[in-house]
Amino acid sequence: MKFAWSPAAFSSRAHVNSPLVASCFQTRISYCRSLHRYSFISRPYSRLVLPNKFRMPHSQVDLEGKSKVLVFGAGNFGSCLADHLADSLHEVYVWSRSENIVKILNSQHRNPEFLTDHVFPDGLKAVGPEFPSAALIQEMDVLLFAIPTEGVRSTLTELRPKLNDDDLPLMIFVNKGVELGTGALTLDIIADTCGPKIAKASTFISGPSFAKEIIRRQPTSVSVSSLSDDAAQRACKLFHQPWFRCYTGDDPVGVELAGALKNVYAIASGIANGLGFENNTRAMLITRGLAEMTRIGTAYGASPLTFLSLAGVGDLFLTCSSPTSRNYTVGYRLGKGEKLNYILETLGSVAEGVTTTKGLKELIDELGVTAPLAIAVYDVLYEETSRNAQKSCCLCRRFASWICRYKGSQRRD
Ligand SMILES: NC(=O)c1ccc[n+]([C@@H]2O[C@H](COP(=O)([O-])OP(=O)(O)OC[C@H]3O[C@@H](n4cnc5c(N)ncnc54)[C@H](O)[C@@H]3O)[C@@H](O)[C@H]2O)c1
Ligand SMILES: O=P(O)(O)OC[C@H](O)CO
Repeated sequence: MKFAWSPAAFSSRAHVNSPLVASCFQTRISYCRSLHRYSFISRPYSRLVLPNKFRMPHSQVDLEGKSKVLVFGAGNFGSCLADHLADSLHEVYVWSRSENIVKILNSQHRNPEFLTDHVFPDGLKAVGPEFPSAALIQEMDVLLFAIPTEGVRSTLTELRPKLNDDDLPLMIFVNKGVELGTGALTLDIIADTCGPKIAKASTFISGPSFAKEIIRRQPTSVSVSSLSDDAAQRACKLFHQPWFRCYTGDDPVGVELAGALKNVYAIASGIANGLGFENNTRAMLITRGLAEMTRIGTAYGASPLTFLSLAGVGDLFLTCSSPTSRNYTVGYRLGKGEKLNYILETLGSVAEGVTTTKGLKELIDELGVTAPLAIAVYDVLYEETSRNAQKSCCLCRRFASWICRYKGSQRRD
């Protein structure tokens, strides 16, 4: 039977996620229910009927479900998601700290620094460079944070007094990192700055999703996770489009860890490729990286199944295999002998894996888990660099010899 994917068909199917009854992941029963949830993940994309020029005709948009959204961050991902939501006729504002970005986005519908070839929808409005006012914030149904993890604490601290506690917006986070210095996940940062009630209803979106491809309406799927099932469903509905599918879950810690950790293994994969290793080595790094991520995640209290989801193996595979990834690119350039500081100065965009590797090292020590790949990346980025800042190629060669001596295959998965 031929199945034409229409928005209606999607909305009746993509939201049929059965809720997990158990609150966290202690019992086998809850794992089995999760498995049931993943059973519909294999829908055939080959049958996807993409609208002309990958844009959805506005007449097909459900105007009743229209939301007011404020996106924090007009970098690659913030701009891309603002575009996606504005194109779905939500009322979208995007905050940038750059006066020039605000000016050009509003006057020419272009972002002069990120995704520069793209023309943004007329309805998208940029605000800034001052922090958005309490009046604007309190008008919003949704606040979407697309800023690097290092900026989340300061942004939320500034935001908190501007929120109306009697009418809180849905808060969605898409950053993929661990905070430097504290090793905190974003869920912890939210709890610290906004309190546990807001943290519990916060929602995390993660998965294989290059901004450059979403903006061209390439079929993309992500994990959407929250401790509040209602919040996850709302976020899912907000983002859902025929080319952008959302799979809800209730393991935000696992989703966050997966998103942050895959960046570290992407750096490893890039280093290996920059050194001249090819496909076998990359497959080894992806597979052993997945085992390592899962070990760290479960020691932290996350569900192992989350690491088999889009946010886990999906994003790991994407980021470890493509030069579009900034983290992979950092690794690749290190492997080619460039210095880390120079790479970061010239990358033009954030590679969260670099700071996450440092936070992760603290976490690994604290949890006492075996994570040789992550430690090797840490050594390349920090230990050896500080000892021998001039010769990053030496330390990469040591990484290479380490890969060759890697004892992963002698361990149990
Ligand atoms: N680019 C992607 O394809 C992609 C996909 C999925 C997730 N992400 C994640 O989204 C987050 C943002 O990534 P990006 O690609 O947009 O990065 P980017 O470097 O392109 O843009 C970052 C934006 O955040 C702003 N910013 C930086 N520090 C800030 C601070 N302290 N306070 C407020 N704003 C600050 C910058 O001005 C910029 O507008 C990262 O955590 C990244 O891992 C990115
Ligand atoms: O460019 P990267 O390495 O930050 O990866 C971007 C996204 O996380 C891919 O899903």
